[in-house]
Amino acid sequence: MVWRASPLLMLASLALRLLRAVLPIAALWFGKLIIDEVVRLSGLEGPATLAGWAAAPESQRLMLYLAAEFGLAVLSDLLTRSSGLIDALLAQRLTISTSVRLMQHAATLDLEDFEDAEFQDRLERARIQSSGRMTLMGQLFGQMQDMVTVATLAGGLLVYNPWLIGLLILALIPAFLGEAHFNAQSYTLDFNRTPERRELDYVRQTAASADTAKEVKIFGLNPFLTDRYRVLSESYYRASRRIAQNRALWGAGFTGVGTIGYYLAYAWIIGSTLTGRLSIGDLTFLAGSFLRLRSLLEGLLFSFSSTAAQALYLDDLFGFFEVKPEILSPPHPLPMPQPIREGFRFEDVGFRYPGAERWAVRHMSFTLKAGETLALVGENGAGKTTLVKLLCRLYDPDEGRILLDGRDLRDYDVEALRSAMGVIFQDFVRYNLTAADNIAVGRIAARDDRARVETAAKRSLADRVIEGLPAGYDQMIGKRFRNGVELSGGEWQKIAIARAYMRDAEVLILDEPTAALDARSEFEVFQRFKELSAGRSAVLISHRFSSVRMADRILVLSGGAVEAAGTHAELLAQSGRYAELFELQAAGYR
Ligand SMILES: Nc1ncnc2c1ncn2[C@@H]1O[C@H](COP(=O)(O)OP(=O)(O)OP(=O)(O)O)[C@@H](O)[C@H]1O
Repeated sequence: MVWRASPLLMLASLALRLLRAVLPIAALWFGKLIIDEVVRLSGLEGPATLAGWAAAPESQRLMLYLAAEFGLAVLSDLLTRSSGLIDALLAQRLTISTSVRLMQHAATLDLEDFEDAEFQDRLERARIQSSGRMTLMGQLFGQMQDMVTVATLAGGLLVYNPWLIGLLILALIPAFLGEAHFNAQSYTLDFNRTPERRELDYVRQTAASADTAKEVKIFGLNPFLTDRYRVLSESYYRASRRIAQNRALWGAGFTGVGTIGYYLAYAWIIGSTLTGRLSIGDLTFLAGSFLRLRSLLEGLLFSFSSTAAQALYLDDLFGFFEVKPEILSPPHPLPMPQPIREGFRFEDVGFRYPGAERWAVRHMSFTLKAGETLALVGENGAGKTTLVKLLCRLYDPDEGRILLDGRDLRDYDVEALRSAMGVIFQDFVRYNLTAADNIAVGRIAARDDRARVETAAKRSLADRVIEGLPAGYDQMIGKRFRNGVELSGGEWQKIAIARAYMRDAEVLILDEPTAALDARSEFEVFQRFKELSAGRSAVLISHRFSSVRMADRILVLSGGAVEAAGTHAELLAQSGRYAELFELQAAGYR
């Protein structure tokens, strides 16, 4: 992943770290040489002044050592800064490339996936992973650098006494195992608590966001939400506190063992210097490299276990990338018929939402003929929206089949099928974009075609809304960004309906995006819809019979099946549910 993000930066980072890795031993070695040289020189009968010493030929070697150590110090500073800079850039590139990959992968997945709570948990963990855990890369590279330093320092120690290293490692193993154990515990806690964490985020957002502020204020919901947040977060806090306390307690014990090992070795070094086996320079070199080794190894062992913990989290990211969509195009898809000749046919179609016991649609059979305008009516939950989703292959039926011009919908290319549909759902998205872009999303490739956007706006009556905006088509709408202007519910709907006209759709579908339109607007919108869909298939869903009656044919849905079908007049004559619902509504106006 790092390589894919930026090969050049990655190589630069590794090269710099390799250089940094060998600097400590070089600095220590020159330190030792300087001290031994000073000890040697101070035993000589030399000049009495500093200037004399500086000019004396005996001290030339010392000068050289000093210059080398100074050079090393400057180099080390430069390397640290440039490698910090490169790592920061690389981490940013990695965050960008992972986030892009995450977005691209999410786009391939099924709607069904997004509605699944477990999937949302995983998505949440993957999302955190893509932005918050990029330290992992720095850690891994740091570990490589430290390992090289350890190898060089250990090489130095080995020359003096191999036992010293064994002592050091033995002292650190318990600490390492302890860390690994507590990291695994933290991960398990985080993993198991993902649903709660999502709920926490949800509650916090509901209590403090522009979308909910109105209702939260009116209903006085803040104390309820705050309490809920407190209760949920309290139990998470208690669980993570227990782990943190245990970690601190055991960690202190293990560090004590490490310190004992260190001082045993230190005592040996001092003893050997006193008995003359080691020089004073050796003493500083060994004590320095020992101290350094100890902190390096300690750091390394801890970072190994925390890398392992991070890798556990990374698993979620890769797990997310492994989720595969089920609604796919066949290997050799049929070309989309242009124009559609016969139309769509539902044959005994049954569909159950994932995890649901009840069938949302069952034994549904009907035809949507080419060029026909079909209205769907039925009470709430009758299955109207589900039918539309099945038509666009947002879901595949569990039973029966849907045919387009006599061939199963699954034989066509999904993308081609969807791009032939102009659907506006009742819960269409209110994009915080300009008015023009809010319409252009219907066919984003034609975003720069202002004439097309304006024509679409005229057709849906959105042009009148846009005329009233301070910056017209370039007006930012929605309240999220500066200079944004909020629209009324009906005004938003007119803008959304224009999206359907942006497409060269074979099938136009309005799934009740007109509920907030005033009576005159809805009438006009539907009348235009009918005119503009002439020669194309169209489906409209509305609870207003004044609009529904404009359709060529009406399907009455009930309990996920087609109960009756016919023209407005035919259905009234049957005196069934349609006539009953129509009468109910008509009575309200009398
Ligand atoms: N995403 C979903 N997951 C699970 N069940 C769902 C989902 N969407 C709808 N349902 C269920 O499927 C049934 C049919 O819903 P559908 O949205 O098709 O009804 P509708 O006729 O469009 O209703 P309305 O007039 O209220 O828009 C309902 O009982 C509903 O509870």
